[in-house]
Amino acid sequence: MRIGLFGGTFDPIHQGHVSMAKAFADELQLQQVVFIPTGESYHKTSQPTSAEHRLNMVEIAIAADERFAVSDVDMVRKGATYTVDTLQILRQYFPQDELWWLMGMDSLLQMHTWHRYADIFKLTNIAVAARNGEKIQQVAPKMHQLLGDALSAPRSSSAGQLRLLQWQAEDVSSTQIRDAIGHHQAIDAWVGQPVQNYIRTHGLYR
Ligand SMILES: Nc1ncnc2c1ncn2[C@@H]1O[C@H](COP(=O)(O)OP(=O)(O)OP(=O)(O)O)[C@@H](O)[C@H]1O
Ligand SMILES: O=C(O)c1ccc[n+]([C@@H]2O[C@H](COP(=O)([O-])O)[C@@H](O)[C@H]2O)c1
Repeated sequence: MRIGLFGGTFDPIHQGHVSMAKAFADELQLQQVVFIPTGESYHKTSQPTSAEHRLNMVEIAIAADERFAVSDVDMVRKGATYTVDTLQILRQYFPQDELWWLMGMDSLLQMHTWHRYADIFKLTNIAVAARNGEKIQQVAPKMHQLLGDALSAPRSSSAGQLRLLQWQAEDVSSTQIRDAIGHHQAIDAWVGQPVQNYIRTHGLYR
């Protein structure tokens, strides 16, 4: 199987996440995309909304696409949830499968700060979507060799490849949405009605 793994804070999930996942699923012909809301975001300065609310919003937002699913693998672990550990756990369930960790270009440009980042390439392929005009050339020098090797890795291997998604970046972020809600502004352009209803019912981001 070809499986996409999409880790994120999703605070809240927005149109940029969903359309990016669809574009990855189409281009890479993924049979499934598993959204993985973060547990303890050790790298964030402020802690996000409870993982339970974030997972519920993901579930609501992805309901229409039968390729999409959500996992609590990063929510049920205690302490900092490093992606390398997440992948090691998931590999036990998908030992031979072609795994694709999905991310925006802003994440790739920060990846040199991730725990055991080089080992991540041994566990999964990585697919990157454009965001905010950031370019792969801006990646940290210590990543150059690793990314060069991954870009030229043989297609169709279960791990070790890097692909850049051809798509029109969507200019939206969760920060923008939280700010808009805080200022009583409309978020219709970025968040569907069912997730908006959830946010309203639970009084989030006020
Ligand atoms: N509009 C977008 N275009 C491309 N990638 C995106 C977009 N929004 C989020 N991503 C990617 O999705 C993943 C999860 O993002 P995250 O849940 O942190 O959303 P965010 O909008 O960046 O949130 P925040 O504004 O709170 O930082 C990251 O890899 C990020 O790069
Ligand atoms: O493993 C790490 O050190 C690491 C550092 C920063 C981010 N990540 C992962 O990257 C994904 C996107 O994170 P974020 O903060 O952009 O929503 C999410 O799955 C995080 O767990 C992972």
